[in-house]
Amino acid sequence: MLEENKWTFRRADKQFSLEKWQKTIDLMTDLFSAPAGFIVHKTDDVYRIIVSSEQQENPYDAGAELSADDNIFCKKVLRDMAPLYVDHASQDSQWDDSPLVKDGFESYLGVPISWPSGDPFGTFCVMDFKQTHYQPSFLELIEQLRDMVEDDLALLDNFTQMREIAMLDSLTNIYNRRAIDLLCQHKLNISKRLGFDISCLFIDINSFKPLNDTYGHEVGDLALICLADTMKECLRETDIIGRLGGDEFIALLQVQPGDCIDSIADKLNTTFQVNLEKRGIPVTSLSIGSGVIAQPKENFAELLKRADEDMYEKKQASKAAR
Ligand SMILES: Nc1nc2c(ncn2[C@@H]2O[C@H](COP(=O)(O)OP(=O)(O)OP(=O)(O)O)[C@@H](O)[C@H]2O)c(=O)[nH]1
Repeated sequence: MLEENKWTFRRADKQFSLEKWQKTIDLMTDLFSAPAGFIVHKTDDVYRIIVSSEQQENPYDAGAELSADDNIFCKKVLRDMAPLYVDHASQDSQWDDSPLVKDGFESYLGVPISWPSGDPFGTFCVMDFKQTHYQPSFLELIEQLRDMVEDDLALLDNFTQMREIAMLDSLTNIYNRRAIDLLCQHKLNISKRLGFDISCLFIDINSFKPLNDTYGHEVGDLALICLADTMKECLRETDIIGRLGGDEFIALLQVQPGDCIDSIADKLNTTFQVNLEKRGIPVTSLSIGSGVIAQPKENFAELLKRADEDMYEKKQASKAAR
């Protein structure tokens, strides 16, 4: 049985299929004539079964969790990062308080699964309600199957890294234009469904060209990085922040009751100037335009255009005032 809901690996990634892992576990339990086999993922405080073999006698479904405080076989495998074979657990006093032994399991053969970095991912294991007498070749077999799972993890790791690289602006490490278009439209769709308000801030650095021309491109780059960091500092994790290109940035805010967009914009502007000064970069200000999603049918491109126009008006007004 697969754990479809909570598991962080989404089959939408297409590169990776939990069904393949399910087939591997089912095949392994068949070959071992065992009633239960698992792929277990270790998180901070629990051991979570992410794939569980499909025999009726198997008491644990995918999604079941065992506490990291419990005396369980997988914990020892990951502590030693070595295979473990327990052929007759009730004859070995170290497992007396194990909840698995209390559930009737007598035999365990498991191997550690690692991420490509070498960090522990979890375990690949087969369990039986009776004493077993596995040949050494059984361990070899389970290690071979584990290697297939590790190959998938390496693929997934590469894919995740590549996707992140493709979505991030290489200078500021916030979302790039392509990611912004995708993520913001998605957020608008969700906001319509869940009924929360969205506001878009269009942010442009004032007098950026003179800053570049006077102090050099590297100083300009530092100012861009400083703005990205300021946005991360001032906005919420649920907000989407990105760089559209040049000195133009955007934030898509999930508006909460009591939020005042003008105060958020003022805070961004003030904090940016303070941060520039702290970093020894010549101080300049921001022009920030905004748009609040008005009609349910409006799409992200239209919202962005309104925020851009508002920013342009504010910039012209501030230039006229100087
Ligand atoms: N340092 C640096 N400069 C960049 C980058 N991308 C674009 N620019 C420069 O950013 C400047 C943006 O020009 P403008 O928007 O006209 O600059 P501005 O002086 O802020 O004009 P106003 O918005 O009217 O205040 C141009 O000089 C670009 O060459 C970058 O990645 N790094």
